[in-house]
Amino acid sequence: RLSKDKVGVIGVPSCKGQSAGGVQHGPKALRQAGIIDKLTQLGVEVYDYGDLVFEQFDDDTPILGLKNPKNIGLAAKKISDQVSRVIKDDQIALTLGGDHSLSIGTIHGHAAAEKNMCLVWVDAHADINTPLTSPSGNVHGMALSFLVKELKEYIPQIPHFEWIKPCISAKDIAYIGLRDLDPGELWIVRNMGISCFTMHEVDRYGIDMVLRMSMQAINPHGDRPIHLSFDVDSLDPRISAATGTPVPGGLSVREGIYIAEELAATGKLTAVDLVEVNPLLGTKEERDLTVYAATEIARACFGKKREGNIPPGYVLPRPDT
Ligand SMILES: N[C@@H](CSCCS(N)(=O)=O)C(=O)O
Ligand SMILES: [Mn+2]
Ligand SMILES: [Mn+2]
Ligand SMILES: [Mn+2]
Repeated sequence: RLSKDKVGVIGVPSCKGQSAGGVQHGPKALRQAGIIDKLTQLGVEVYDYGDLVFEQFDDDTPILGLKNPKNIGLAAKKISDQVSRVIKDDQIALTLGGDHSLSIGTIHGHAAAEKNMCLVWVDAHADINTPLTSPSGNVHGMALSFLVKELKEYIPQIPHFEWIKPCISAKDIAYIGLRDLDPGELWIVRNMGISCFTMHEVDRYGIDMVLRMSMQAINPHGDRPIHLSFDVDSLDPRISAATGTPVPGGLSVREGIYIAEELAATGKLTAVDLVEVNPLLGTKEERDLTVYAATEIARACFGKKREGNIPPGYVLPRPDT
């Protein structure tokens, strides 16, 4: 069956959560690859909200090493409000990034609209450094630390971040595809009880079992709205090289699509982030392949199946008698 979903597409040209120029052009690259039409062709009712516009603040000195606190803190608030509005309008929120710091806003906004939501974070990285454990000060590697309730006592006061209310518990998160964690992140994952399926587990159990264990852990009764935060650097750099922090040994495009197909099949997918596409990195071929993989993941999230799709009302034609 084709999708009857309503999807609200939000472009978030964010880049200040990391240092490689170009990731702010991710939304444009995905649009130019026809992501909107590809969803419409699936029977999805697409509402395109365009790209959010962020006021640029140059007076933005690092706090405790955390870079661009004002720009990111204010942007995240706009993102949170927009995602909340889209979900309250009964649309699935598809956010096109932009760097992964945008997920501070998307998850905060999702939780404001659906307090019982759970999170599948597909990434080479855990993105859960606190400002005190981050080796880089890049907020795209800290996004989750501001949102996880159990981390509240480990997070220092950051100007422009005061509005962020921790809104998800460690037990409501499942990681898939991790293969590059910092010590502080591993300590948090291990000691706070976050379900974590690294590439080691993907190799050991296979992607289907990893998904089943993830759902068993965070959505055992299949009744919780699901947030999928998909960082394209979760995929192997051979198919997703146009991204800021590539790490060898990643998910195949088949495994990425399988995750999306299975989450789509739950009927509970309520928010999707598609982040870290940087069209200025890599060769033209690498960029085109990265964008293609990202759009295929998006199509699978909204009903595209590898077995094919039958349009509503389809009747097998008979010869004229
Ligand atoms: N763990 C490192 C790299 S984080 C990579 C962030 S992302 N969003 O996965 O590209 C750090 O904190 O700087
Ligand atoms: Mn990553
Ligand atoms: Mn990430
Ligand atoms: Mn990255």
